Amino acid sequence: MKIIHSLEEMNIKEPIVFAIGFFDGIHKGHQEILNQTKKLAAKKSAKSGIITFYPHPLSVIFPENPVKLILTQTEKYEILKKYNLDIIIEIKPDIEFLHQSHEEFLNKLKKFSNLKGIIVGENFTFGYKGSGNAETMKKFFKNEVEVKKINLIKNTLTDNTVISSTNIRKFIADGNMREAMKFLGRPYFITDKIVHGFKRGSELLGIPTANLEYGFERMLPSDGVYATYIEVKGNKHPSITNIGTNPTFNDKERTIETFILDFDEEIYGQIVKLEWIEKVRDEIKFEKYQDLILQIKKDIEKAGEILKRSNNYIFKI
Ligand SMILES: Cc1cc2nc3c(=O)[nH]c(=O)nc-3n(C[C@H](O)[C@H](O)[C@H](O)COP(=O)(O)O)c2cc1C
Ligand SMILES: Nc1ncnc2c1ncn2[C@@H]1O[C@H](COP(=O)(O)OP(=O)(O)O)[C@@H](O)[C@H]1O
Repeated sequence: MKIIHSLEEMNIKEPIVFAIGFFDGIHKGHQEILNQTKKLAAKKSAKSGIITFYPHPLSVIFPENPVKLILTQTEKYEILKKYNLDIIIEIKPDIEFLHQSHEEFLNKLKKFSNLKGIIVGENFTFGYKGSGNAETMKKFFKNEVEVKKINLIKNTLTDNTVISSTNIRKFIADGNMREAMKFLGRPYFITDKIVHGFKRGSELLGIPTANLEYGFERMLPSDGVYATYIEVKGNKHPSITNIGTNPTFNDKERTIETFILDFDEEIYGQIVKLEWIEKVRDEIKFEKYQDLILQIKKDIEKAGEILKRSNNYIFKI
């Protein structure tokens, strides 16, 4: 899976089929687009690839209010690996790119004489003020390139809500991990490094908590306590995670801290994968840290039960 950063760098000479989109979350709708891309590529004996963007176009237009992402770039590419795409074109959109007309963008694509197919979602738009969409593409390419529009997939399991990155971000922000899981087709996860905290976990509370270092672009769940799984050095363990500002200790920073059940190892510097299964409760300010200890012990028991009950959904990235 080769990653390049402009259409001009593309040097694949064989026939090729592209999916185009931002694909934040690679949720069930995106998964359908990627599967259809592979299928169309096979039908046309073509290579397969995606044209995607980073940063998010809306973050370029509104830099003061950047889109918080479900997946970091690294996580997105880890998931994409399993689709065995031949090439990823990751365009860095600047204002000039975003202000081009949809015809200008299509003319650039037309330069690839080996382009055989394009797959986009029903809500995909491109060009200045989103004037281009799947229909514009179909008209532009006529019969030269097969343009396929994938209809939005709805969550038939519950209320037919459209599966979209925006809806998933809302679920995560509300701590509704079960709904996020249904839309993503896997638990919401983060992959980050274990860093040092204040050492209160082992020294004061007797409950060590591994702190995950996260980036500013990451979409975060609402503050509170969650039943989670953590993958450390390739092994998956039940765990319980608190995200918040530790009001009991008047901390300033928002931290993500995980107590790993039946585990006793030093893991500073490790890159871990944390899967969020279900919210247990909101974060509370305790008057005495001794009360926090008692509550955490109850939380650990509850998380253990939740994880035992839930299907142990193993998802390897
Ligand atoms: C299961 C669990 C629940 C927690 N709940 C709260 C809480 O409700 N309020 C709070 O102030 N801190 C809570 N914490 C965070 C602790 O305050 C934090 O883990 C402790 O201060 C250790 O920090 P350190 O790793 O920086 O040493 C919780 C931690 C865990 C593991
Ligand atoms: N069961 C466990 N859960 C979480 N971390 C553990 C566990 N056992 C050992 N550790 C280690 O202890 C560290 C957390 O201890 P803690 O006193 O809270 O320190 P810090 O404040 O630096 O996070 C983790 O980063 C990890 O290296």
